[in-house]
Amino acid sequence: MTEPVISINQLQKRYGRDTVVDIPQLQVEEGSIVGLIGPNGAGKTSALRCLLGLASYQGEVRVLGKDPYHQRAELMQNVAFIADTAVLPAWITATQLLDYMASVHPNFNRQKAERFLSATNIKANSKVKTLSKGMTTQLHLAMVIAIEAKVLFLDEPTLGLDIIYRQRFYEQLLNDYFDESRTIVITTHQVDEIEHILTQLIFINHGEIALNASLHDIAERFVELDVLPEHLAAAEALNPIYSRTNLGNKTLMFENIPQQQLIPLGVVRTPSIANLFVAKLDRSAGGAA
Ligand SMILES: Nc1ncnc2c1ncn2[C@@H]1O[C@H](COP(=O)(O)OP(=O)(O)OP(=O)(O)O)[C@@H](O)[C@H]1O
Repeated sequence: MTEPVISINQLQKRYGRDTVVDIPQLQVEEGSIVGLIGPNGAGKTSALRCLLGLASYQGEVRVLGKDPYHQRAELMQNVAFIADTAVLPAWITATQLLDYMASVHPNFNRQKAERFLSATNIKANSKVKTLSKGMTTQLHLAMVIAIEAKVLFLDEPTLGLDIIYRQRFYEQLLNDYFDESRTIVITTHQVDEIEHILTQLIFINHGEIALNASLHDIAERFVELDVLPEHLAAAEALNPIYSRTNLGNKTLMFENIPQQQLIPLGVVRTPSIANLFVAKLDRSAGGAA
């Protein structure tokens, strides 16, 4: 088996007395699309900053076999990053930015960036200061996606973008960027948008991992049941991890209960990531069924 693209051993990130990231073990394999999902302040950006070598930390982190903090320059030849607070110089035009990227980044694919930009309203001579917030994000995304990086970190990449562009962004990400030799890590609050592209899901809460599973394992492990009223008592006896009521109907979520056992009790399905998130995180806050 090849070495993991990302490997974490006893990672801790502290600000003063607060430990904002505490991850004993984590591995991400090549070819994964990972969703790093958590509530506000959970530690997602802090964890990404450690992986990118932008922040100091305790413990051992390897990205593409390199120590991000001490080998950052080397690592950045194969890693690209979109920050949620991305800023570009106000005076620069799209063409100047393309020229700049082509001159400084050995793995920059200018044609790819131009193709990406041609699907937007950004003109070659548009200055950043004349672009809307969403257009500025589009410009930034075009530059980053066109870097032929092995690992791409996206921190809330579609913040401020309209619905059509958000969908197009993920489509382009899959078609123009992703292949099995690449790895993507995405943080977002818009989980429904990335659900269909993820291969691995990580929930983070208070800096700790609340769930880390492949999408395949999630489908095996978790089941949601719209329970028939006459079977409610039987279903509740199976210890659901979460329950919610919708227009008087109860939906229960189970972990490690075979679907076959639940089918006679109502309608079963694999939970959405959003519902799983609420179930797992509400549960850790004491709100379980
Ligand atoms: N530079 C800093 N100094 C002190 N505390 C910080 C610093 N950066 C982040 N924190 C704290 O670390 C915790 C995690 O913040 P982080 O930005 O990593 O969360 P997040 O999961 O990315 O949140 P969001 O979804 O709101 O962007 C928060 O409690 C935050 O206040």
